[in-house]
Amino acid sequence: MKISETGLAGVYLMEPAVFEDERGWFMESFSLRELQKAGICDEFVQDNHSFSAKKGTLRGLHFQNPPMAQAKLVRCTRGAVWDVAVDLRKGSAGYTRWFAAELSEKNKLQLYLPRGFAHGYLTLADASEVEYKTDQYFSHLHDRSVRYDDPAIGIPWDVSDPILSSKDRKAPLLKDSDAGFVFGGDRL
Ligand SMILES: Cc1cn([C@H]2C[C@H](O)[C@@H](COP(=O)(O)OP(=O)(O)O[C@H]3O[C@@H](C)C(=O)[C@@H](O)[C@H]3O)O2)c(=O)[nH]c1=O
Repeated sequence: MKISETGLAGVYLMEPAVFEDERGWFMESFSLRELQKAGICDEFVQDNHSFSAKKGTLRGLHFQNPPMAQAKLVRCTRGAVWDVAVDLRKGSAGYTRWFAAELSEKNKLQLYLPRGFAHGYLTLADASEVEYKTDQYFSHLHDRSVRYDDPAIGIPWDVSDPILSSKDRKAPLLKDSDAGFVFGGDRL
């Protein structure tokens, strides 16, 4: 597993070693030991799996507020997505900055987002599936969205009229949200 820093501190891109032979291929999709070598010590407690039927489906930007914040380790197991992490930790040098990468069935890349980041993705193909680990359980009470097209964040999504959930269509701008992350504060 090759773990690379991104332009956003704390966000990592992972490239698993893929072993191909006449039968197909093999890879370690998760190794606690490899993550720990890179200083990622979260204890993942939940695996999520979502399917989007259509290209142009946009899920995000999502996070859970403290004390139920979540780190995520995301991969695309079918099709392709443009996956985005946004730093929402007030006081962070990277506040409102984002990093994006294409994750696909083909490239097998994974994106790691620590607590304090929002997450979203746009499907680049019909029938795309995303699987991700989280280090905190789902909490409806702490679940939040902010506008995917918030100009204060300025993500250049390559879509004009995305397919959105009703929750994401009604999401507030960051300035109107109660996002509660503070950089260097108590554990999120
Ligand atoms: C996220 C989640 C949702 N649900 C339920 C709530 C709801 O009824 C249904 C669909 O939820 P959503 O519409 O929020 O699903 P979705 O829009 O796919 O939400 C996800 O988006 C990506 C970008 C993330 O980063 C995730 O953390 C999560 O927020 O599933 C759970 O039971 N457990 C969970 O962990």
